[in-house]
Amino acid sequence: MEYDMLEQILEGKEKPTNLPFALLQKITDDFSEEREIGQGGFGTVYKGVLRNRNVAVKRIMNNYTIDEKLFYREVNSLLKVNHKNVVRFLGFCANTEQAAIKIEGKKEYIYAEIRERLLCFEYVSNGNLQNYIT
Ligand SMILES: Nc1ncnc2c1ncn2[C@@H]1O[C@H](COP(=O)(O)OP(=O)(O)OP(=O)(O)O)[C@@H](O)[C@H]1O
Repeated sequence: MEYDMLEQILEGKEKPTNLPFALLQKITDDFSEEREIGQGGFGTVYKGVLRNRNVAVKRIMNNYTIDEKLFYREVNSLLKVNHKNVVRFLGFCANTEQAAIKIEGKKEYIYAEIRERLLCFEYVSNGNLQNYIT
């Protein structure tokens, strides 16, 4: 079952790692509005639903200004952090696809790069989040 890898990380049996884009897409119901739990400076946070637990999926705003160096620097420091007061980092996803786009009246296709950069954390409900910061 594809949820297994994320559940194993949540249970602490596996270390945070790169996660398949398809998995994050599936557990957030394709990043649906109903699953939105917040907006941050760098993107939108969605609730990801596993079999009996939830996770938070942060989708970095999708445009060409995504700073690759900054993203990997953040992933790097998140991978190193392991502190009980910090919301646990579960994994990341860096997915780049080429989309072929047909332009009216032109013979050739043009190719657009679609970059997805995501971070996954353990889900903290509002009540708990309050406890973390007070
Ligand atoms: N792990 C989580 N569990 C549950 N909700 C979360 C979690 N992380 C973020 N959220 C929700 O999403 C909102 C935005 O979070 P996010 O970290 O993106 O924003 P931020 O605190 O403004 O930070 P930044 O400026 O770095 O983007 C939060 O206010 C919270 O409601």
